[in-house]
Amino acid sequence: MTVNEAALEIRGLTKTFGSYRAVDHVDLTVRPGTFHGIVGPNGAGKSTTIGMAVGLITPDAGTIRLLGEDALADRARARALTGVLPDGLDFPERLTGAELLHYCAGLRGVASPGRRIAELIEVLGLAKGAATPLADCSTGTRKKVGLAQALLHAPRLLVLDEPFEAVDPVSAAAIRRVLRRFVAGGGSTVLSTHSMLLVEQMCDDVTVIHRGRVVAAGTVAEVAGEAGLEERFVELVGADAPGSADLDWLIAG
Ligand SMILES: Nc1ncnc2c1ncn2[C@@H]1O[C@H](COP(=O)(O)OP(=O)(O)OP(=O)(O)O)[C@@H](O)[C@H]1O
Repeated sequence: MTVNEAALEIRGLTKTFGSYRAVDHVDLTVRPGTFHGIVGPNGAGKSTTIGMAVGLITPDAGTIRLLGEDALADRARARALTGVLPDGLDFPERLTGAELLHYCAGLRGVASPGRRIAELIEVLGLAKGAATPLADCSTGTRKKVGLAQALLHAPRLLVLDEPFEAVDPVSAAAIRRVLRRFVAGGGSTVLSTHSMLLVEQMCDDVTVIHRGRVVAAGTVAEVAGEAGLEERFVELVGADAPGSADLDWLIAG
């Protein structure tokens, strides 16, 4: 990898489910050492794009380069370079958070993971969650355990699907601190979110996806323009805004 090699470079990525093209020739470049937000309305194709980028979904067409290496050609290497918080966390539910982390460390070949796991549990405020079977953990706690497992093997690229969904503000601040530490150390982070505020606060760059296509991309300042990101987003994707039925049957009396 050269110094300015993109952390993630996606070109022409395409996926069709049946006759529905969920992702349509998406290009996306994540600069090294940056936060990159992916935003778009429900069903836009964000999770499918992320799923392909990390090897969970096989693309129909397109290329994916991770730190300069062909991720589709060498899946094992791509997995080693990447930490993933997927959409929907399918855990072995009877394990505690700590047991899961030890199990993942084994799968990832992390030797003597005790200190890493203890530190992740501490910084993410997971002391109670780590001792509780995952089936009994709250959604936010599960999200934090998912983030801890994504970080455990010290990846170079983190790919996070809705990392702050269902997370309380104190935990969100802890997650932000951990992510900033990761990026300050040279890592790169891609996150999909519905929060324009979060993108404005955290991200360097943003890609807006609508109906499977990139409709805007650049630095957050470039894409947001004078109007601000929320307003710009509505301009870009607003044609799909819900209707305005009267709902008069909801009014009492
Ligand atoms: N396995 C699948 N089979 C069929 N259709 C799928 C499959 N996965 C996703 N889709 C469809 O592809 C489209 C894009 O879905 P995707 O989950 O990528 O959207 P998203 O932008 O992540 O949405 P959200 O913000 O609601 O999570 C949707 O219309 C979805 O129904």
